[in-house]
Amino acid sequence: MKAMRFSWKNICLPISCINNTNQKTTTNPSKERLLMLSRQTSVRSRVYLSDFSNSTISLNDFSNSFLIDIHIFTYEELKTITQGFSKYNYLGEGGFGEVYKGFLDDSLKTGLKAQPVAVKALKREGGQGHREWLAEVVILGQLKHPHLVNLIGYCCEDDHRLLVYEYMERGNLEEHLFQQYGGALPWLTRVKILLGAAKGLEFLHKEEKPVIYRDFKPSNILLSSDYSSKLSDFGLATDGSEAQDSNFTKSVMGTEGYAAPEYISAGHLTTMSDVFSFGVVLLEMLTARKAVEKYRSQRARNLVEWARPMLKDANKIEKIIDPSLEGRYSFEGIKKAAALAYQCLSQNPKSRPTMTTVVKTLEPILDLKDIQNGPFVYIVPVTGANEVDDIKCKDDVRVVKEETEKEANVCPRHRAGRRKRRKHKPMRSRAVYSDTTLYKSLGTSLYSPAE
Ligand SMILES: Nc1ncnc2c1ncn2[C@@H]1O[C@H](COP(=O)(O)OP(=O)(O)OP(=O)(O)O)[C@@H](O)[C@H]1O
Repeated sequence: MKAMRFSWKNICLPISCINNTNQKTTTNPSKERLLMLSRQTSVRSRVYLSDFSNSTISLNDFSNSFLIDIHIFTYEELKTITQGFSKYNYLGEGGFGEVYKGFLDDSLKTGLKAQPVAVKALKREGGQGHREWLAEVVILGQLKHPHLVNLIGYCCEDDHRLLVYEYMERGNLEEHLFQQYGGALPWLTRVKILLGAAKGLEFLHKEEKPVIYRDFKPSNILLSSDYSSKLSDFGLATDGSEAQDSNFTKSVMGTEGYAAPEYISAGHLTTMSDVFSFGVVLLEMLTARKAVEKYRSQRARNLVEWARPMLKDANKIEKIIDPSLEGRYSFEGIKKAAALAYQCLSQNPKSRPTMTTVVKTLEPILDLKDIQNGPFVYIVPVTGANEVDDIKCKDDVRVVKEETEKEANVCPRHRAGRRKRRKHKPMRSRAVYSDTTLYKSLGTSLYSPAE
């Protein structure tokens, strides 16, 4: 089915997006609707995406009454903090749009905490883009957790749609796992990252109406300086309120190689779809191979098909483990992780563990330290007072530490890596396609013109 496209003008824009939104506007908020919604939300815990599609609430009312600590920025303000979206601040590009580093402080707005931020600018096109932007604001604006990236604010002005997040010093997991510019990630660091991401998913799934993340993959797992992980990119997430919408249920979206088989073949989306995707990332962490590697033989192209049969055989596991780990791991821990991956990747969603079980299984693996330990060199980014300078010459000053906390010199390999990160990345398609029943259709009537 061919994707339908809408222009910005066609889609239902909240009143506050049409006006300049430097201030939260107080003009014409629909008091009745707001009252009705707050009555409803006193019995339920949050506002859902569907409240926007059936016009129960406007973004303006929502941000005045329901958002937790979210700032509304003008386009000019975000231009200023990113130095005019300068190439020196460029962090990368994904399906949503380009991302730039910026720096906030109270010279921009009183009360703003001084901190580096990542500013994501939506490419100006269509209803699906707006749906993704709105999903981020609605979900991350209301749900706060140590393992979800913190949404600091947004801009919704004329055609501009931007999001402002806390800045994550080490970028995303994909760069660390597959580009390995800081050396191979040690096994226990991988477990720590997986555990954090698992806790993020567990939190989403435990909501009264579970949030299904729908796009779990390494590029959506961001890392802080101490390798604590946070989920980002909630554009495809659904808060459970859209389940009855036919346009939503017939859309199959995500990234090739990570989506669960029942979702691909029948559009059947549950929290267990996220568990399957988690299994794929766990397998990637074990093997340092990507979910899909098109250059490989037919048999080995799809990681799950190739590796899953070997996960239960102790003799075969070591053959598929990332060779760059050079045996520096607890085999006991590896076996447990492999068995967990096997379960998560079950064809039958009912046979997969919940994310709570995943967390409980991973936690003790962190204690299995019987590793032949070599020094792991990692880089502590310089933050704080010199942050603005750091934006301009962020690759020039780095402090290197060993895991033993010994200080050492700047790591040239890492510097090269940071440069690499700034390079313009090719666009990656977000839609999943297959030869059979898989297709992408845009969320249409949800965001169709207001009557
Ligand atoms: N909060 C953040 N802090 C630091 N870097 C970030 C942040 N958010 C995104 N980035 C970086 O910006 C780049 C683009 O990220 P984005 O999330 O838009 O796309 P992606 O996840 O790489 O791809 P896709 O859209 O296909 O999932 C990546 O290099 C990512 O690491």
